[in-house]
Parts: sequence; C-alpha cells; structure tokens
Amino acid sequence: MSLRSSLAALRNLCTESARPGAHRPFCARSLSLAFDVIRLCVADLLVLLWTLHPWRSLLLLILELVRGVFPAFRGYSQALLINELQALITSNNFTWTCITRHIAVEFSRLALEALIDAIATENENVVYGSAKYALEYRQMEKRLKLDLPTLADPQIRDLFRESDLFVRSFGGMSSFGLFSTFDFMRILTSISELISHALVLSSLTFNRPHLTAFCFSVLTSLLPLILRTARSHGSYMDEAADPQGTRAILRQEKMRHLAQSEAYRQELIFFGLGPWILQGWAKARRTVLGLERRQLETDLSLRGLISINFSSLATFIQNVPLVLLYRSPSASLGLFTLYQTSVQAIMFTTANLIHSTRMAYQGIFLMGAFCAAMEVEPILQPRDRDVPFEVSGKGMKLDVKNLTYTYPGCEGPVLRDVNLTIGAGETVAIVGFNGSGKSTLAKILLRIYDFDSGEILVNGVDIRRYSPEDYHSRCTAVFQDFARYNGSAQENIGVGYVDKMRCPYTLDTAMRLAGAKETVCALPLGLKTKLDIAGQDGRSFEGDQLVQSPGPAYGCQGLSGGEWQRIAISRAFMRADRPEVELLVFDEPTSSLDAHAQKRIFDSIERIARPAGSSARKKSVLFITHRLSTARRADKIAMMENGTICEFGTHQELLNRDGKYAALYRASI
Ligand SMILES: Nc1ncnc2c1ncn2[C@@H]1O[C@H](COP(=O)(O)OP(=O)(O)OP(=O)(O)O)[C@@H](O)[C@H]1O
Repeated sequence: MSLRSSLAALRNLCTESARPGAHRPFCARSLSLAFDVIRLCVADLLVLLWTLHPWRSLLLLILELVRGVFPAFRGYSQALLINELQALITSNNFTWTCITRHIAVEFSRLALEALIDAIATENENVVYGSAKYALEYRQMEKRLKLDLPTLADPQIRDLFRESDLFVRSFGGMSSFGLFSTFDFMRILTSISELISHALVLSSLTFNRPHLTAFCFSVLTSLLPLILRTARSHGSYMDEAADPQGTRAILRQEKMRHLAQSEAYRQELIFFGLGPWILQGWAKARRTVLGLERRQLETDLSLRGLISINFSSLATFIQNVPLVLLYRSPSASLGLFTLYQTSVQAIMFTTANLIHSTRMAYQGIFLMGAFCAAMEVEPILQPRDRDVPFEVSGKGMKLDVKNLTYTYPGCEGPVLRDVNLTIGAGETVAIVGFNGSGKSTLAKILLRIYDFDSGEILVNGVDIRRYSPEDYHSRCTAVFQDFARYNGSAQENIGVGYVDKMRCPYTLDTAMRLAGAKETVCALPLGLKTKLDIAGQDGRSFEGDQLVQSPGPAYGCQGLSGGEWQRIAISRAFMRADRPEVELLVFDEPTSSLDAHAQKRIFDSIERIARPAGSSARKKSVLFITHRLSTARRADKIAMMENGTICEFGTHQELLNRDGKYAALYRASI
C-alpha cells in the first residue's frame, strides 16, 4: 500500500510521467522512490525466481560472469597467436605444422566457448521462460479478480498498465526490471567484461610501466562515449519533461484506436471521419517522431560539433600509447592488436553498460508497479469473513434502503435515496425515463457496482457480507450492454455456464427457451459457427492486426441486433434453471425483438421461475423495460425518475394513482 502511494506521489510530482510507462527522470525524488522499490520488492521477487529453478538460476549467474570474460580472453589468445605467427615468420622457422597446431588450439578454444555459450543460452531460456510464465500468471490471476469499482480507480488502472509492461517485457530483448531481466544479467556481464578488458589493458601498459598510458587509454576510449551519453541524456530528460510530446503521444494513440477499433467503424464511415482521424494522427505522429521541429537545432548545435570533434580527437589520441608500446622492447603485432581490440571493447561495453543501467533504472519503477499491483484487493470483497449464501428455494428476497450511488469521478449521485423491496419469488419491473438510473440500479443489485450509502439486504443479510463470486453464482442476467465474444455461437452461449459449455442438452434448452435455436441452426456450421463481431464490412481487429472476416463460406457469420440479443438471452438461460440460481435480472432483454419473440421470452422466464408442477415461483425476477405492455406482466412495477424510485406498486395501483407511471403508460398506447 505504501509503495502504491509512493508511486502515486511520484506521478503527482512529475506530471510528465503521468502516462504509464513514461520515462522517469533522474531527479532526487525518483531516485529515492527507486531505492524504496528495490527495498520493498527485490527480496520477494528474487525468492520467487529462486524457488522456480534454484540450481539453474545459480548456473545462470555463474555462466553470465564467465561469458563476460570471454571477449578479453579471446582477444588475448588471438594476440598470442599473432605473436607466434610473427615470431615464426621473422625467425624463418615457418612450418605449416606449427601453424596448424596453433589454429587447432584456437579452434578448441572457440569450440569450448561455443559449448559454454550453448549451455548458457539453453539454461537462460528455461530460467527466463518459467520466470516469465510465473509472473504473467500472477498478473493475470490478480487482474481477473479485480471488480469494476476497483478498476474505476485511475491510479489502479495505471498501476496495472505499468505492471503489464513489466510482465510482458520480462526477460525479452527489450526487457525492463532490475531483477527481472537480461538487464541485470547484462549489467553483470558488462561489468565482468569491462574488468577483464581493463586488466588486459593494464597488463599491456601499466606493467611496462606506463601508468599514464593506461589512464590515457581508458580515458580516451571512454571520452567519446561520455560526450555522447551527456548529449543523449539531455534529450532523454527533455523527452520526459516535454508536455507537448506527452500530449502528442496520447493524441496519436487516441487516433490510432479510433482508426482500428471496430466499435467506431460504422460511425467513422457514416460521418466520413477518415480524413479527420488521419490528419490528427499524422500531426501527432510527426510531433512524436520529431519531424515537426521548427529547426534542426540539436543536430547543428555547437554542442554537437564539439562532441564530434572531441570524438575524432579522442580516436586520434588513442594511438599515442601505441607509440609507447612500439618503443617497448617486447613490442609485437599481437600486442598492438590486443591493445586496439581492448580499447574498442571498453568503449563498446561501457556503452552497453550505460544503456542497460538506464533500462534497469526505468525497469525498477515497472517492477514497483508489478509488486504494488499484486497488493491490490478488489473493493467488493467483504472486509470481514464472508457469509455463505443460503439457498432458500423460494427465490431471493431483496430489501433496498436509502441507496445512494455516485459514479467514480462524477460530481453528483446518479442514484439517490432508492427504496425497493423484491419479495422472494416476486417479479418486479423497473420502468422510467432514459438516464433515470435503471441499469445502474440493476448492476448494483447484481453486485457489479458498489454503493455509497444505504443498505441492501439479501435474504436479510447485508449484501456486502457475501463474497461476490458466491453471490454471482446465485444470479443470472442479460445486460443491456451485453458482450459479443469473438468466438463460436457455442462459446457465445456457453459462457453463461462454463461447466456446461459442451453439454448439448443444456445448450439446446437455453437456445430453445430464448428462441435462438432456429437462428443457430441456420448458421453454416450451427453451434460451431464463428460469430462475426465486426461491422458490416466484415473486418475485425485482433490486437493491432486488421482481420478480414472469412465470410459464411468459411463458417464465420454476422448476426442481426435481435439475433445477437437471443444469443445473449440464451447465455443467461444456460444457468437460469439451476436450483442455486435465485435471481434473474434482465435489462431490456427484448428491445430488438418483435412482439412474438418478446412474448415467448417472457413466457420462458415465467416457466423457469415457476417450474412445472410448482405452484409458487422458485426464483425472483427483475426486469427493466421501456415497453409498458411488458411491464404489466410483473407483480410490481417501480417507476424511476432522476435516480430515484418515485412510484412503486402493481400496474393497477399505479394507474389509479394517476402519477408519472400513468402518464407514461397513456403516452405508450
Ligand atoms: N460509467 C458511467 N460513468 C458515469 N456516468 C454514468 C455511467 N454509466 C451511466 N452513467 C450515467 O448514469 C445515469 C444513469 O444511467 P443508466 O444507464 O443507469 O440509465 P437508464 O435508466 O438505464 O437509461 P436507459 O433507459 O437509457 O437505458 C445517466 O445519466 C448516465 O449518464
């Protein structure tokens, strides 16, 4: 929790880092947060990784260190070989046998190196693969547990986006995370590589004894790099602190999403939004890519010129110790080669080290986000020990008292002072004007949303004391904004009760009750037909990829609005008749259906609630409708206006009252 608030504090402080995954600056506050993250997370993560493959992890560590020494060793051995060759040639003792022997030795060394490399890579794949899987699993498991109120918190959403970045990049070539990664290993390898090259250099220069030559060599090999890093460091800071750049990235992503998401395609075509989207994206993209800059200030800056001159100067100066070496009595071709490869390797390795350290620094924050995300608990989980739901066998009894609810981020409450009673086995219809809060109330009663104040008693027990999973298994529902899954008809129906997804009898019953059987049977592959969730142009997106629908000939077909609604009702009916299900909620289930189909659905609901042979209903039913002729079928009607129930009673009682309901009813006939 403290970690999460630290991350939030950092975001508030550095507004430019508000975008999840944005680079954190090297400011004192970020550094102190990085330190906190390491202190709080590293031990746990290391234990987790260690427990997966203790011996392989140890081997990984050792082999990485050994691999770091390879380049210096390689340079040294090749220098020796060159020296030998030089000696053979200058002494006129040159024989092919000698050369072959030397080459064979070198070949054995290379073969050994390759073998160790292969073992290390294979071991690395196993360790990183299982570590990646373990972290992805934890992340996925946690994410699936989160309810809507928890995800409504922008801080939590950002936290999970960053955590996603951490998990997805774990161990990859562009990985993040100090202890996750190649970064950490790369840092180790680079350090051991640097040390070995420095040792070689010192043996070449210091021993001879040319301390100045050694310092000279190291400094001149590092100077161009330091200058380059200072320059890129500046631009890196600018990138993080540039609010215009951040805005451009956000706009670019927004426009890309508009262009790619099928949800907007219909209106995109209808309103001719293409050029507007393209123009907006292009402008933002050019800004992000730096093509919109007014002047080529960076490239032509004095700093750039100075840096270039220094680089060439440094390259020239690197030759000075060579002159010193040349004067030494033991000067040889191998020595020169070794000197030059060592100097170049120091430059190259230091560049790698700086890059890896910067990546690792950013990775620390993502690692922190991952650890903080793993601490998030769903808001709807009961605070104390949860109460098990007792099935009454007569339907669910609901008492709603003075309920108030405000959507996260909204100013005023959307529901205020709502009072409602649904008796066990009763059917209640909620009617009312658009935006009066009907769907919101249904979602609160289904424990999808929480509420601010008031009380909901379910069979006399506070709804907050049930675990949401337990409570949800006692209900079924058709949401107004039901989902269309990118899968077959069977999957689209079967998700209503996954245990019976492959049960032909349950699927068949659900489809028959919802009047979806004819629709599904008419599909090219029946239940196996993949339902096209794309727009009419038959395109959909899988990830970033635009996918053209293969069409009916390939077993993929689109459905009409009413047909989709029947699929969604079948989904709810998959488990509606189960004895443990005591509440059926339907939010405008038949809005796209014709009058016959609508009657059939409500007959089915009644049949499920009152099974054959039973005089009393076994399930309570709540449905929301704008068709008042349908609402009449309910035992009681709740009329909603401005987020509250203004009238409640039977159809006749409400007509007699001659209030809002009576006026609405008269308007509807
Ligand atoms: N996710 C949300 N965030 C903020 N406000 C919301 C959200 N969803 C709905 N609202 C607002 O809450 C109010 C009630 O919405 P709700 O969907 O419950 O109304 P409704 O009575 O079901 O409407 P309709 O008859 O049109 O389906 C509306 O003013 C709506 O703008």
